[in-house]
Amino acid sequence: MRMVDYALMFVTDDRITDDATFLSILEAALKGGVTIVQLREKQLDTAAFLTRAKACKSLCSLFGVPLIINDRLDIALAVEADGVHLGQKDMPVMEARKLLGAEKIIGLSVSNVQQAADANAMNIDYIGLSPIFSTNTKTRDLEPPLRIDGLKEIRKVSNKPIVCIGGVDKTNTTEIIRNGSQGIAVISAISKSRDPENESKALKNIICQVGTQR
Ligand SMILES: Cc1ncc(COP(=O)(O)OP(=O)(O)O)c(N)n1
Ligand SMILES: Cc1ncsc1CCOP(=O)(O)O
Ligand SMILES: [Mg+2]
Repeated sequence: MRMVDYALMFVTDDRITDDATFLSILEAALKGGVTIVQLREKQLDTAAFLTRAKACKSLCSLFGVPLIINDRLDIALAVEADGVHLGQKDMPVMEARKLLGAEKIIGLSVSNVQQAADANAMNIDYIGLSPIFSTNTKTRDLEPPLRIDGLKEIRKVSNKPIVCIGGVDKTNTTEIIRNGSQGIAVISAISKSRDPENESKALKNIICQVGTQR
């Protein structure tokens, strides 16, 4: 298993259809210090998804930042991405691990304590705690927010790094990291910001500050 810095995951915004805008936001996030990128496309056909994935892979490689692909193991394999993020109803972890090999990153969404406990025995690299707070970005297949109390419960049972997603921004990052999450995953906080580079820097600073206090 490889060492990965999960502190600040930028999850790309599939609402941004213009490629130039999409890539300029990704570049700004990388300049701002995001530590891992997840390409998440829920609307694109396979050919367009692959084209975006190739562009993301080139840009992330320039910055030495790992790229993982949401849902689509075939796209991850095709572009030699660093791994995948899987939901509870996506390809089972065992099959994904067989296809990806031991060195690739596999993240799994968990939305309750039982799923987090079940994930302990799985060959995964991190769990995505989903959602931590309410969000307008994902509207389908979303469980009620776990909030900080849910994070505390899951931290107690889980032996995996935790990455919290859903409504995460500068106002709630400190309490998430203080309560045992290794990192945060954000869409809107960066992609909707007027200045995605500075927003990424600001989020990273908050995470690093809490880290030094722990
Ligand atoms: C880090 C992280 N955690 C959770 C999710 C949600 O994944 P999933 O439940 O499969 O939902 P979709 O993102 O596929 O709509 C995530 N993407 N990233
Ligand atoms: C993909 C995903 N999975 C759980 S919440 C969410 C959306 C996160 O978006 P935002 O950071 O804008 O709340
Ligand atoms: Mg999914």
